[in-house]
Amino acid sequence: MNEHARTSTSEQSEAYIALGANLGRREETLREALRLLNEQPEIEVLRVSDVYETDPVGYADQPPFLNMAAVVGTSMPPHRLLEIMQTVEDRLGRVRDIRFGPRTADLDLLWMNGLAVETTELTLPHPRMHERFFVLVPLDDVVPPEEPSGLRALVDRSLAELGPAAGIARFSGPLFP
Ligand SMILES: Nc1ncnc2c1ncn2[C@@H]1O[C@H](COP(=O)(O)OP(=O)(O)OP(=O)(O)O)[C@@H](O)[C@H]1O
Ligand SMILES: Nc1nc2c(c(=O)[nH]1)N=C(CO)CN2
Repeated sequence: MNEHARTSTSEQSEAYIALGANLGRREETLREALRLLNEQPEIEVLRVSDVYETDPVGYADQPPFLNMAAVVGTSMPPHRLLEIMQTVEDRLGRVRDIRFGPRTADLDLLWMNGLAVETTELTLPHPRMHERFFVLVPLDDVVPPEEPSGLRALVDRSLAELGPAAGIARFSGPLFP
């Protein structure tokens, strides 16, 4: 593990989260997910992307998703943040059944200060983020040019490697605040 990253997580850090929904009232679900995250005492939603409508990837026989990205400020360690994110999914009615299948709300932790984590519960950076337009295009909205831990370069490189974006269209502006 990168020692600088380890020490900086005990202070305030910026965590990048991907949100998706493809069942029920998708926009309302995303809005509520952001509200539930922000009402946590140790989490502050700092920036959010536009909302994108995206073709399902992985398991095709399901409705289109709405996807977006959020940056939150937190002093929590990443495993604790992931637990909170899973509580939010549960409160929004997520049923964990088909892998890559339909879901009321899906929250993935993408990146936290460039920290590398490899446990059964959590892998960071998110291992599939670099291959997914539905993650990279919203991230592109919220990662500043001077992001200090290398995420800007990862997003730029991944988008360049994937070529022209397909299966994704802007749906609405930011849902928060
Ligand atoms: N970076 C991460 N963000 C979210 N979950 C993670 C992460 N790394 C590992 N996991 C684990 O992955 C498990 C399955 O998550 P989930 O059901 O959301 O997967 P999925 O959304 O179907 O697929 P994908 O992970 O490709 O988006 C979770 O229980 C969680 O412990
Ligand atoms: N377009 C799109 N496809 C998906 C999504 C998602 O959020 N958007 N999430 C998945 C599970 O990780 C699988 N496939």
